[in-house]
Amino acid sequence: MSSRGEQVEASSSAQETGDVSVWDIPAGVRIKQSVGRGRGLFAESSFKPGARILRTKPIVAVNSTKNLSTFCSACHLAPGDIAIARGQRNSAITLKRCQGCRIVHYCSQGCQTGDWTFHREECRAHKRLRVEYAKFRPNARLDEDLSWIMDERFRAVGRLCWARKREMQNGRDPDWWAQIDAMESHIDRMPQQQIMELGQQIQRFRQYLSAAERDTPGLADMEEYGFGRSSDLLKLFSAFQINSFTLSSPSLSPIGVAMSPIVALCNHSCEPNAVVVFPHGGRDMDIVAIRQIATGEEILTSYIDISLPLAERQADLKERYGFICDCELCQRSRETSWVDPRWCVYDSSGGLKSFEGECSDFNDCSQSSSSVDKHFDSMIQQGRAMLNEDEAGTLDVQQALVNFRSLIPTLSQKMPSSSYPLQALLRLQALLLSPPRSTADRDLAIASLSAAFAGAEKVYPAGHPTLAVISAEWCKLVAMDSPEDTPTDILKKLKQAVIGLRKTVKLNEVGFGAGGGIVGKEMTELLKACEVELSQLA
Ligand SMILES: C[S@@+](CC[C@H](N)C(=O)[O-])C[C@H]1O[C@@H](n2cnc3c(N)ncnc32)[C@H](O)[C@@H]1O
Repeated sequence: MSSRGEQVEASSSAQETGDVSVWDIPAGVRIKQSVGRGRGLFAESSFKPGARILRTKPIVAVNSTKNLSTFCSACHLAPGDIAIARGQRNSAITLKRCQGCRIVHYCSQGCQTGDWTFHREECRAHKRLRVEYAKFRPNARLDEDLSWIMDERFRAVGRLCWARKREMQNGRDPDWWAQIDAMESHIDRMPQQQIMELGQQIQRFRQYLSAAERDTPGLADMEEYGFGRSSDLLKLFSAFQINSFTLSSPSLSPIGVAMSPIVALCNHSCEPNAVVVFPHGGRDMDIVAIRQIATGEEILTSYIDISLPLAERQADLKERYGFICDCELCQRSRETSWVDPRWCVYDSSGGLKSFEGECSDFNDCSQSSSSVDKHFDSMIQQGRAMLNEDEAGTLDVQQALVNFRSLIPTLSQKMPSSSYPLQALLRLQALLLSPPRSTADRDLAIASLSAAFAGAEKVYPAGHPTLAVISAEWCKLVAMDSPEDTPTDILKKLKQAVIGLRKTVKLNEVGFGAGGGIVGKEMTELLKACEVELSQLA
């Protein structure tokens, strides 16, 4: 949480960029005004694909509620990844629960001790709120019912507020707070309705803060936390919404939220030249170049999933970040002559045409044209609903696997695997089938991932880490033996696995930077094991 407070000489662009002296700017990048986008991060030297542009520690990172018991709250890794990172693949690592709040979990004494500075008040607050909740719900199973816990956004801001208050007891705001203060906020243009909703949530948040101090939580006095006006807290939450990142596992699963003011200076493009990743867990976040970046070029990352079609990308960006993207991909996608692989179907001659059947406005899908194939439309809607349920953690896995058996073949007949939502559904099917319980399940998962990878190659830039992750998932399944495999099958699959793994190791080196992170380490080890096995069989 501390800032090294490196003072950067104020340049002539200081007026445009704000007070640049607050930023802890690493070598290789500089802050400059970006036309139409506010401040941005620019390359001071050139970067090759796979080069790490910067590594920093998030100023705060927390797991989402559903990941509090499955990922360590300090290193933000799951047991399987911890075992790979420690080189103990076959040892069973268990997470231990904090005995105070009985909510957060840690993988080691070191992680627990290291996190205590940030968890101390949070621990007390949870302990007291648990007691309060139990008074109203005496029958609640409090270790399973986590509905009384603040969501990750509030827990993250809570950690920041407590840390600020602690340091302010020394008489002044901590240095790192100046970076938070300098982050862009959209409070001035937030609709009244949203301000009112946020205001209500903030009341609950103040009770949460005060629970760290009092047995009967009231409303925390925000002046004690350095907030002079009530709008200051609204501004902080608006800034957090715009500037925070999805905390992801080394294989890109979303697991929580993280914030780094310097990384947040990157502006967005749907055709990014760099990515933000956590290749070794949530302690460090890296910006990695995924294509050649020239000196002076702006470093652009993507805030959203770039495999989504134009309408959905624009809706996500508008809702959360308040801007309309005008990047080259969005411009191309608006041209009627261009067929976007994300949103197309087969034409009668087997070629591709833009998909115009379903409504193009994702927020109002009652607008479907009358001439469309209603059955196909409903399949697309069903697929989208399943993706949303998966994201919300409400998907019925068994039912989904049954539905996929008709849904995926129907969609595949009409659209290529690059098209939305087929690509995402293919990946989800493979994920739900893993680890496979039968040879048939394994083979279906392999086929789904092959199709998903072919589609992903058309919608992600060549060095994107998503390609590395899909490829890694495929390799793990191909390298897996089944009792039904004949010796010929085993040999054939091993050869396929070795070819796939060599490619995957390279993809990881670009998408996650040198070494490829934990996924890269796992793939390198698997490659060695498969090569040895192959040499013994050959
Ligand atoms: C995480 S901040 C990026 C840094 C920001 N430009 C600043 O000055 O602090 C995100 C905000 O930057 C602006 N922004 C980022 N990418 C943009 C783009 N491609 N077009 C327009 N505005 C963009 C939007 O206001 C967005 O909410």
